[in-house]
Amino acid sequence: MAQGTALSIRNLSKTFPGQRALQDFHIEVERGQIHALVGENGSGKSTFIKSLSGYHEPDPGAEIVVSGVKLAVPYAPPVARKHGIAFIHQDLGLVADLTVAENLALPRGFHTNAIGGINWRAERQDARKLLERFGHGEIDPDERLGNLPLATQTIIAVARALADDDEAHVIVLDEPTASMPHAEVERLLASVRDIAASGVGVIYVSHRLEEIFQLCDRVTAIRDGRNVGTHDVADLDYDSLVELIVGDSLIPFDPCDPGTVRDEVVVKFDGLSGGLVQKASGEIRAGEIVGVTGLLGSGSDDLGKLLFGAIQKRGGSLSIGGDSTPLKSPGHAMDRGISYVPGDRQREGIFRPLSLTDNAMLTDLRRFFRGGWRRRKPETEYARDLFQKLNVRPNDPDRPIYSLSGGNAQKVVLAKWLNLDPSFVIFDEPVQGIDIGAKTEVYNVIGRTAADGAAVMIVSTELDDIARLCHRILVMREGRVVAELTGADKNRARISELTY
Ligand SMILES: Nc1ncnc2c1ncn2[C@@H]1O[C@H](COP(=O)(O)OP(=O)(O)OP(=O)(O)O)[C@@H](O)[C@H]1O
Repeated sequence: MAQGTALSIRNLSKTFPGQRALQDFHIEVERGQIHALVGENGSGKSTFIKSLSGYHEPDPGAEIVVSGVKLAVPYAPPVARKHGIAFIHQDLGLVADLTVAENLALPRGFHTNAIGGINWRAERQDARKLLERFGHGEIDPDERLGNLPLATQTIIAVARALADDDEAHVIVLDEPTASMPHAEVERLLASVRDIAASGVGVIYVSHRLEEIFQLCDRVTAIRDGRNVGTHDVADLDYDSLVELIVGDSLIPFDPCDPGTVRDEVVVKFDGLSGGLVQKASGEIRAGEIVGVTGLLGSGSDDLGKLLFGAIQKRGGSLSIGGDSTPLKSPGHAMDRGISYVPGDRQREGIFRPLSLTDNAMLTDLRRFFRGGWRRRKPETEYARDLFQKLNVRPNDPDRPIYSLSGGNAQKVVLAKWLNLDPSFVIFDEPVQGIDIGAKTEVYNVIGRTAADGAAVMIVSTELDDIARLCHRILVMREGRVVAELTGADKNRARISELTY
């Protein structure tokens, strides 16, 4: 394996109008090393990645050296690629409707035959060779990409990014497991280990701290755009890593309060089927938080969507607030006081050009309409207050949402749905991509939503968290609710055992 320093960065700063997102940031990554980059939402991780890729022009004075070669900064993205720096973003940049081989061929162009048509045999062969090189000869080049699990898609994106580089030096993975089901994560981590073992330096960005301990050799924490410490992972434990990230010891979120559960049953479903859900039964009371969990394909995601009218029911009964009229659509569900906070917020949740206030108030424009006018000032103040409660940073209601970090944009989406004072709220993976500090805030907001009298359902694979946060947990397998856990049974080991 090649030895030495793969990447060395010094004095990297980046100033946006009115905001210094990176300040004298420095990091050094050895070949073969997996180096975690951790930090709260808005700490500067994406800005670092975009500056390294050539997408952002850093402030003058930055020094970037790749395997001993000093790059002339600023540079354009193709220069980073040419020097063997590859990036895997959360949006993998693959096309779901094309086959694996087609996706692999896209960036370099297709092989053509004598009459100018595409030489599919050569494409397939190339794809097979490349996948074998990455230890994944089992992936069928003719398979449609969209049919494959996310971990496999990520592996394909990695293979593609490193394909032409006999001399790949560095690969940056930006939260590759953020929307990946737990069961798939292990496969991806194994692949990342193989890539590092081949001599590439890996920068691994993740909010999932358990992955840092499982996978990484070294870790750098970023806070307010600065490197606040680089350590061997072996020298840290969970608490010291959290302290490094947030700069303080963290106050854990409040566990569920049995006192908030009232007698009134808000949601009742019996023998309910639709999507992957088969004959599920259960109920949720006012003030109660019910967790729903299961592996990918267990039906847990679909149960949330069924109760919001986003999937139509095939059979069984569902009553919400005593009303069993079928839910025709999500709009119909909203009219009946149901909110659904989606898991995939980047795609389903935000309107990029609009301001934070517009994004948050979109579901409730009527609140500040008087006499045909939208009353901006009280609306902005109201929104600011809402963002304050969720610690949205920066709390600047007029700013366009695209200028916020991913995690902070997610908090705005949460604000939007909670603002409706719903009687029943469904949260789909509410802390996905959210940092450890914000997680506490989000969970406490969920706790308060229940304490105010709403029935709450959380679809989540964060087992320790839901064990603490929920009054009850429904475990799903093959479309059915196979167990309902309360009290001492409500723990990670028991839940895990039941999901398989
Ligand atoms: N295009 C931009 N214009 C203005 N400010 C920006 C822009 N992009 C990022 N910022 C600001 O720079 C800071 C760092 O943001 P960045 O996206 O790098 O954070 P992050 O660590 O990647 O967060 P997350 O984990 O939430 O994705 C934030 O305060 C953000 O609002």
